[in-house]
Amino acid sequence: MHYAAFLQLQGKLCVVVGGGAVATRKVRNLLTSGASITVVSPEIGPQLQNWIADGRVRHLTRKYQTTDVDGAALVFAATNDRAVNERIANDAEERGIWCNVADDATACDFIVPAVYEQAGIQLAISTSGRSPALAKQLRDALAKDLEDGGRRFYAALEQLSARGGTAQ
Ligand SMILES: C[C@@]1(CC(=O)O)c2cc3[nH]c(cc4nc(cc5[nH]c(cc(n2)[C@H]1CCC(=O)O)[C@@](C)(CC(=O)O)[C@@H]5CCC(=O)O)C(CC(=O)O)=C4CCC(=O)O)c(CCC(=O)O)c3CC(=O)O
Ligand SMILES: NC(=O)C1=CN([C@@H]2O[C@H](COP(=O)(O)OP(=O)(O)OC[C@H]3O[C@@H](n4cnc5c(N)ncnc54)[C@H](O)[C@@H]3O)[C@@H](O)[C@H]2O)C=CC1
Repeated sequence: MHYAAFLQLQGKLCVVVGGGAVATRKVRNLLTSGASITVVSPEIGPQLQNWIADGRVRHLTRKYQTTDVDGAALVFAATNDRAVNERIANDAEERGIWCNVADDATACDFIVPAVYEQAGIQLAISTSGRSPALAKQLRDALAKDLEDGGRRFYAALEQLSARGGTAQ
């Protein structure tokens, strides 16, 4: 099993290589962490373009170069080119930097779980890379349970106060 932890990334450099759907999802998860985010990709999707225009993400409009990982706390290899992703992972390893490799679970130093956040509480689900789609389904099911449970909790509170009781 992987070791579960939550990372403090405030002000730390996170380099995401690639500009497609997967890179966009990794950047979305990073935005609320306060990390300093750099995307390296010749082409990027519309959502990434918005974040770059808003100054929330820095963009290097070109193919990956080895020096792009210098100084990074975390690296995400999320291109659609297997050889490039492998090279990024090797470059990161040589520098002692943790790398997430989108197309090779076994090459990841860390993996991204399926996350649900509500009111500053985070729920993170991982299958240790065995089935990301299952992690996503389980997160969605638990999120619904939590929301239903929350509604049940508030309904019970309302009933109690209507009866003049005290909620514990
Ligand atoms: C190891 C890991 C590394 C990492 O990316 O961190 C990884 C690896 C791979 N994913 C692949 C495929 C898909 N991944 C998703 C979705 C998500 N993948 C995520 C995490 C992880 N994916 C890490 C393990 C997490 C764990 O412990 O379970 C989630 C949870 C978090 C996130 O990415 O934010 C996010 C859902 C969250 C959300 O939606 O919020 C979907 C479904 C979809 O896109 O709707 C598909 C297509 C369906 C399928 O094939 O299952 C492939 C094959 C690629 C290929 O075919 O080439 C690999 C490579 C391999 O398995 O080797
Ligand atoms: N880990 C995960 O959650 C998932 C991983 N995948 C894998 O992730 C990879 C990426 O998927 P998508 O984002 O859907 O692909 P995509 O085809 O939408 O985007 C690929 C991006 O990589 C960029 N790119 C290509 N070569 C590059 C280089 N040398 N330097 C910098 N950028 C480069 C392209 O400009 C493009 O923006 C695929 O290989 C797929 O196998 C797919 C689904 C989920």
